[in-house]
Amino acid sequence: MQDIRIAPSILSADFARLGEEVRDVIASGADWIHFDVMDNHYVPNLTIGPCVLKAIRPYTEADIDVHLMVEPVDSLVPEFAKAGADWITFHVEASRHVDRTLQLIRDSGAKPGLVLNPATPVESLNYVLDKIDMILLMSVNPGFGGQKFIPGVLRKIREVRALADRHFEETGHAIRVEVDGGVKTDNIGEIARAGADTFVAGSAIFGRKSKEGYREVIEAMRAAVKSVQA
Ligand SMILES: O=C(CO)[C@H](O)[C@H](O)COP(=O)(O)O
Ligand SMILES: [Fe+2]
Repeated sequence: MQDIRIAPSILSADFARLGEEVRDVIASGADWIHFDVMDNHYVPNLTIGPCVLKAIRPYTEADIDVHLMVEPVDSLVPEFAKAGADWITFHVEASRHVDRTLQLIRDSGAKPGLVLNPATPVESLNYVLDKIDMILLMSVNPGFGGQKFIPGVLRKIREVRALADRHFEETGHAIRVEVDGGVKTDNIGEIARAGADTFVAGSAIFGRKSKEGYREVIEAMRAAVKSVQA
């Protein structure tokens, strides 16, 4: 298992002060920034694009984890890589040629990840594990922040952790297991126990509306994860 990462989703940040929000949440102890891109086609919501990524990039050296909820995917990959994405993940259902899209992300200079919706089978990962650095398991249906964690996803996290561990033993290639949707201080422990090492949280962190609040939530989340890993 790799070191844990806490990645606040800026979907719930104050968009009028996005650069400061990015700086504040990292200064409050977060590891990464999670950047949700929605196109009103693959998901019924519309958010932010590469020009916003480019604008916030100077505010932090932390990794920016771009979660693409768009269809088609490929034309946007080089745009986001150029704007400063460290990680680019996309949904299996949104690309006609998953292997090609993964390679395109790698060739663009970002780390590739594949996203599975709550009802997407784990078998979708067959034959591409060697091409991905992260598996993102959605624990809500994509499209909106502030939804409730779907408990059935815990079983899937356990399955994917076993898969990633087996892959590591066989090849030495480590793959992160990220969980996104409804992650809070009171459920992050069981999500970690199931095998996640990377945690996205939007409303739980930015809902606190102050640097002190962000720090309290991030510290409580880290402590809850450490307590189950100890
Ligand atoms: O990808 C997403 C929604 O599609 C968001 O990253 C996710 O919902 C985070 O928000 P919250 O922690 O409030 O659930
Ligand atoms: Fe997300």
